[in-house]
Amino acid sequence: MSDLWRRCLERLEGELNAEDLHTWLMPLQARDDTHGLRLFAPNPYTLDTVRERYLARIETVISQLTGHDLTVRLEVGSSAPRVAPASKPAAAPAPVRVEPAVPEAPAYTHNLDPHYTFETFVEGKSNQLGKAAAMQVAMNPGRAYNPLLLYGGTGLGKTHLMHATGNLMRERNPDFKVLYLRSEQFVGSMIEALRTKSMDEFKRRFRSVDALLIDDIQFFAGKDTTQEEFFHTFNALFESKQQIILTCDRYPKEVDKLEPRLKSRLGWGLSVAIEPPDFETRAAILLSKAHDKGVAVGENVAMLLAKRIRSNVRDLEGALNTLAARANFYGKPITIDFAEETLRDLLATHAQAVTVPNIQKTVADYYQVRLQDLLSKRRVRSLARPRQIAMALSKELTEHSLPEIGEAFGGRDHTTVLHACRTIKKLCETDTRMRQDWEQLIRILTG
Ligand SMILES: Nc1ncnc2c1ncn2[C@@H]1O[C@H](COP(=O)(O)OP(=O)(O)OP(=O)(O)O)[C@@H](O)[C@H]1O
Repeated sequence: MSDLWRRCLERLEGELNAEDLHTWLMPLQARDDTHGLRLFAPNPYTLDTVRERYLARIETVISQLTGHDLTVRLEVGSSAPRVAPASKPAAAPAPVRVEPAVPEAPAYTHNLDPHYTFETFVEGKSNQLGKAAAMQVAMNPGRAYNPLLLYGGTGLGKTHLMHATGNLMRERNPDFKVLYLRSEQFVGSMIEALRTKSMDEFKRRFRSVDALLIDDIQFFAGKDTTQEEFFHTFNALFESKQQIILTCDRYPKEVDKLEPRLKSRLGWGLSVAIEPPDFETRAAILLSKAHDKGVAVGENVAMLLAKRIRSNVRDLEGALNTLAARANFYGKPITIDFAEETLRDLLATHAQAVTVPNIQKTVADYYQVRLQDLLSKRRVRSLARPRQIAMALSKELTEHSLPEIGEAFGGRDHTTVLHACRTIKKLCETDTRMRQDWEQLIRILTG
């Protein structure tokens, strides 16, 4: 059965990058079992990650390889059968440690995706600053802005920009050593280094690069050892003018359980928000993606999708992929009717996508106040008015009741929400500025 795991790894080697494979799957030990395959993770953290990210795929590959639906059981421990305490270690059967079917990851891999370049990145108002800053950094690494931190919601192009920066740095100077990692990989490598007592090697590896790119650092929250180590890596890189580029799903000061000294370091360079793209940019991204993938999509279809799918670019791209696959399968062109028919369920989900949290975030961004302040009990006017608008929008655009809305705004009474709705309605009738804000917010929220 260990042979089965080896074959599974070989298959996955073609799908995953070397770093992921090395960090998460190679440390697993495998053992045959009457019901299927048992995989042993070296620690609970690896177990959780494998379960969350790879288990479903492993199960599919195993059933493809065997032709049966075998169970894959994941647990923490070692594949070596338990040995009675009295027996001599030498008498114990050797652990069935599966030898890696793939070569060890080379000492240096940049992990950059060559498709994510500035050329394939569509610029719009929402990402203009981020793109300009990233290009500056690529042209002048370690000196323009250090660190460069790109933050914003999911699927808005932060990773794309980060790779584009790394790719341009390498294009300008092929000897320039760039290392891209997701935060989980940094944590995984560190745990592995602690386990194998190779922290020196770990430190050397991260400090020997010219540019270190770490994605989604909100993942460091609450992981004290990781933050400590990252803090030292950061200082070492910063002092020798090596470039650091980071992304985060929100402004790092708002990430709970991120150490204050780390937050302060992150503020040393430039932090740029990547906002959700507006309608025109969404349509342009879609046409550009379709062009790159060789999918024939007309402007009318691009506009339909861009209008209806406002959440993020990843969802937009997912819709395009679905359309392309179906059109290919049925041998049909992608017309408006075909798109509406094929994506009916998806488009319906997005039509209902205006939620109270969505409204709260949009209003906070619009008035440039912090989300937590908007939801707080503070009564200063600069917060009270945006809060009332967010409440009134929640009533206008969602099906929630007044008490439910009150609850979502830090447990307020339904009469407070009612008062907010009446106040805003009246203001919209008398105050042009307020009416413009209201209409603009509705446009942003409903596309
Ligand atoms: N302006 C853009 N031009 C072209 N493609 C874009 C743009 N913005 C996003 N994309 C595409 O959308 C997809 C998701 O983007 P990306 O992975 O960079 O998001 P992200 O902000 O890093 O999200 P997460 O925080 O979830 O990792 C990618 O395929 C990316 O190429």
